[in-house]
Amino acid sequence: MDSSSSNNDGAEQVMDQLLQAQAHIWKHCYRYVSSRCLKCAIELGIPDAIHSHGGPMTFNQLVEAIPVRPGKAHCLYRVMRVLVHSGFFDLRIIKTGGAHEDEESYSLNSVSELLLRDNPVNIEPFVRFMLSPNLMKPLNCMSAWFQNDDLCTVETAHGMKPWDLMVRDPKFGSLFNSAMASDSQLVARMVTDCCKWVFEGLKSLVDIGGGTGEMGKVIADAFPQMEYTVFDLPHVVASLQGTRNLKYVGGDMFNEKIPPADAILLKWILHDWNDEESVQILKKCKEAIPIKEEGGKLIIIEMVMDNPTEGDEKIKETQLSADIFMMNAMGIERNREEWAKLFADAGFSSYKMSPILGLRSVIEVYP
Ligand SMILES: C[S@@+](CC[C@H](N)C(=O)[O-])C[C@H]1O[C@@H](n2cnc3c(N)ncnc32)[C@H](O)[C@@H]1O
Repeated sequence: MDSSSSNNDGAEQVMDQLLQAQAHIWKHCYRYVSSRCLKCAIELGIPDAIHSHGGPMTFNQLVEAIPVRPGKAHCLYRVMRVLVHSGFFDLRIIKTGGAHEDEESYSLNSVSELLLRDNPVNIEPFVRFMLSPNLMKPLNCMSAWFQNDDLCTVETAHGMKPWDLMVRDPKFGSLFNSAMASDSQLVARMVTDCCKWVFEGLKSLVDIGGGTGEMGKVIADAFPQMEYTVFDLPHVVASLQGTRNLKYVGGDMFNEKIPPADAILLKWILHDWNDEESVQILKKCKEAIPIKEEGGKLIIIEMVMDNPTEGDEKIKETQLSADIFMMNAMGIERNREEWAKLFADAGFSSYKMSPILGLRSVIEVYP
């Protein structure tokens, strides 16, 4: 090999590295685009339009079915291209028979089916909440927050803490409650279908921070012998009507006695609070349940962050992002060791983690 060809190889390698580095940075700069396209699709009602059509829908049929100005239709095609690439819709070729008449058409897949308004486990409200401007603004304040005395970026962006924002902006509060309710419907279906054993034998259960009771309604129906209590802040449960075996109790879990029960459910509660506050909540829960031998337990539904060397790459990335999202609202996603420490600090004797809910786990904790 002469020296000029080895110089060229070296220069090509440097160039290749530079281009890869640039592509990596560009990828992350553009990363928010697919979630914005998703938001646009939901706001335009695209999943429902394809569903109502009753089968694969051509681009022209889609444009006719949704509120898009004719002069902008070609831009919608570009948005759909991103959404197909990101796995939200399937693209099919319809054979029309003519020489060059084959047409592209869009159909729903298991992802877009979760965004249909008449799907009982529709998580569209969760997407609307997660991508709402009120939550995007704090993410843009991270570096400012690292340099000021605010408790979280929500405070830097909005001048108040997350729970106060819900109360001060009732529209946002109701968007939050719908988002939680939609997630709960899906999780309730999963737990009653796949892990009934967690609830079997319980005569009473208190769902702390149970929101508007969507989880409760499904579990109380699946276990008619169980007395189910949804305990949440007074303004959340004020106007809600109970059922035969489900009732709502308004209160503050930090300041009021938690109603006694065989078990306490904490779904997506502890990730909102720091360790000290979480131990406080856990201790109050422990006072409300019987000893382990009499069946007392906590049922926690939360993320257990993977050990960085293990696990599915997509799950890991989502969990890491979820943790930063929670950091912006004064919360945290915890790993195994962090959970174990909380339980021990609150005086619990043992726990069992079952990673059966995808990104989240069911954790049973015993006094
Ligand atoms: C992240 S949401 C989870 C709601 C529900 N468990 C779910 O997973 O859909 C947290 C819930 O805790 C409630 N909450 C916040 N502070 C509370 C307090 N001090 N006492 C009782 N509930 C509280 C909120 O109103 C909200 O419904």
